Order: sequence, then structure tokens, then C-alpha cells
Amino acid sequence: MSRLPTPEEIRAVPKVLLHDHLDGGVRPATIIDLARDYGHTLPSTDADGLASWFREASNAGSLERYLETFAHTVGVMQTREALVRVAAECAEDLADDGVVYAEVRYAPELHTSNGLSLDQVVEAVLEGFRLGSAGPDGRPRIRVGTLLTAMRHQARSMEIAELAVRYRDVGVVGFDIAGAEAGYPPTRHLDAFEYLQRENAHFTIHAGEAFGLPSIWQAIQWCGADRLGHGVRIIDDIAVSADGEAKLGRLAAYVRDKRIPLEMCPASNVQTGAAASIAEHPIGLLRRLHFRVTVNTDNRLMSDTSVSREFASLVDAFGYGWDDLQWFTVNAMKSAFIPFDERLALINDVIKPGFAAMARPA
Ligand SMILES: O=c1[nH]cnc2c1ncn2[C@H]1C[C@H](O)[C@@H](CO)O1
Ligand SMILES: [Zn+2]
Repeated sequence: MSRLPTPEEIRAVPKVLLHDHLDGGVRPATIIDLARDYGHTLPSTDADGLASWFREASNAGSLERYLETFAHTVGVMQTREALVRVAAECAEDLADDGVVYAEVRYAPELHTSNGLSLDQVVEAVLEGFRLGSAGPDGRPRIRVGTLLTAMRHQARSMEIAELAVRYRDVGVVGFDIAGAEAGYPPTRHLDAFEYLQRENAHFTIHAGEAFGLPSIWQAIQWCGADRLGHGVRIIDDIAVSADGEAKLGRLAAYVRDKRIPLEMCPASNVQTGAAASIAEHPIGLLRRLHFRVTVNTDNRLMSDTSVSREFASLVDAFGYGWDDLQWFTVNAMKSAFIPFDERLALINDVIKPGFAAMARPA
């Protein structure tokens, strides 16, 4: 059997990230700087101590408790300067990890408590991504598209959907809803999703993470989601017999047949209790059954992760090789919210040559 990809090799290949929260990936040292400037009290003022605090507090076993940690990132992301800095550093960190295309999401409504308007929040983040994407020669090292998230327990989704459409030609590529899932079904925001469909706009929905099949069913069949954020609970609609044969229910079959992308976030799911461990994560079964699986970070700070680390942990748990990692990457690029010709160019000109050079060195 050929040698498995090593962490360094994984870092070197071109990767694609579709599900990453801006406020879940702030550098600990930056949080400390900003908290000092804005008088925000933190659980630790030492960068390593703060990093461990986030990791441990996020090992909560429930999505609701996991989400409480965001008070310490969102709390320091309330000015234009802070947002530009956090977004620029996010683009740099992703590019350093070898990510060539990323869709990064955040909820503009969470960043207005110091008086910024929703438009000012969006413009600050776009400026940060522009600055952080440029290499030393000025040429972009990474392409970052933004998804605007509405919080599912609030009632501002229509406003945020309109914001996403307003900024669609200058870097915002789609819309999402996030936050506690139980008790806040996607259909609560049906007017926003119907508006986006009339506008020919793209959106994903966090569904099937902390709640089961009804959430996934609503996201797809009522709301018209292009992709599913997490979607792990789709396995509740798949019966696997003792000999390994899988029988798909109607919803699981629909998701697979329609090639609906699943934005899987293994490390995050273990922390929130959506999966017991990486080795038992539904991604193993779903990959085997050829669902359109993609691999994502969700919150790099809370999970102390990166796309490369997620891949490395899957290599460890499932013995994945280069073909699997390329398959996840091409799946993600195919599922991105940028135009088809641009996705194809990244697949043919960047991703495939990058993997070919690594898997079959000259
Ligand atoms: O995995 C998640 N599920 C639901 N909501 C989430 C997850 N990760 C982050 N969020 C929330 C907390 C953030 O403040 C918000 C916008 O990024 O989205
Ligand atoms: Zn998420």
C-alpha cells in the first residue's frame, strides 16, 4: 500500500474551504490586543492560555454551550479597524494553510453594537479580505468570497438577505443562517429564502447539526438551500446492515441524487456532540456512499483546526489517500457560489495540477 499523505504534504496542496466563520477564527493574540483597546474582559490575557480556554470551553457537548464562547470574539469585533484587521488576518491564515479559495461567513447584525451600520460592517470585512489576500508582490494568494449569515433566533434575515444581494457583485457570494438549531427551524426565515430565490442568489443553511431530519428536509424542500451546513444527521435516513450494505431513505436519496453539497466540519461536530469521535463521524459512510461531501473547519479558533488539520485527522481515522483528498477538494470547488467558469478554472489550473505534483512528483 502506498504511503499516506503527511501533514506537511497536505498543507502544500491547494485546498478549498466553504464553511468557516470569521468570528470563529480570530487569532488569540489579536483578541487580546483588541480587548485591551476596547476594555473587554477576557478569561485569559495570555495568547496560549486564551487559545486553550476557547478549545476547552468549546468541548461543550452541546451547540448552545459551544456558541457561548463567541461572546469573546464578537465582543471585540465592533469597530471598522477591528473588522478590517480580523478579516485580513483570516485571509492570511487561510492562504498560509494552502487554501486557494474560501467562503468565509459572519453575521453582520452581531457587529453593530458600537454604532456601525450593516453596510459599514460589510465594507470593513470586504476591505480586510482584499488586504489580507494580497501577497508581497500584490498578486492575490487566495480568493475569499463572503457569505452573510442571519442569526436564526433573531428576525433580521430579510434585511441580511437584502444586504447580501446589494453586495453580490463586490465579494459577497451568498447567504446563510446560523445559531442554535433546536426550536428555530429554517422555515422561520422562509420570506428571506424566497426573496433570494427570486433574486437568483445562492444560499446555504446550517441544518442537521444539533437537530435531525426535519431541519434538513425544511432547508431543502421548503427553503431551497443550495448546500447544507453540516448536514451530518442525514445518516438518520440511512440504514446500514451488518454486511455493510446501505439503504437510503427518500430524503437521503434526494440529497445524494441531487448532489446537494454537505459542508462537513468533523472537529466541530465532535465538540458539540454531533459526532462521538472523528473515527465514528458520518463522513466515513457518506464518502463511501458518494454523497457530495466537502471538508471544512467551521471555527478554527474553537476547534484549534485548519483545513490541513481536518484532512490529516481524516487520513488518520479513515486511511484516506491523495485521491480522497483531491475528491473532497474538487467537490468543494464544484459547490462554491462563484460562477461556473471560475470554479472550473480553479479546478483545472490550480487544484488538479497541485495534487498531481504532490501525488506523482516528477
Ligand atoms: O456550527 C455552528 N452552528 C450554528 N451556528 C454557528 C456555528 N458556528 C458558529 N455559529 C454561529 C456563531 C457565530 O457568531 C455566528 C456567525 O458567524 O454563527
Ligand atoms: Zn458553522
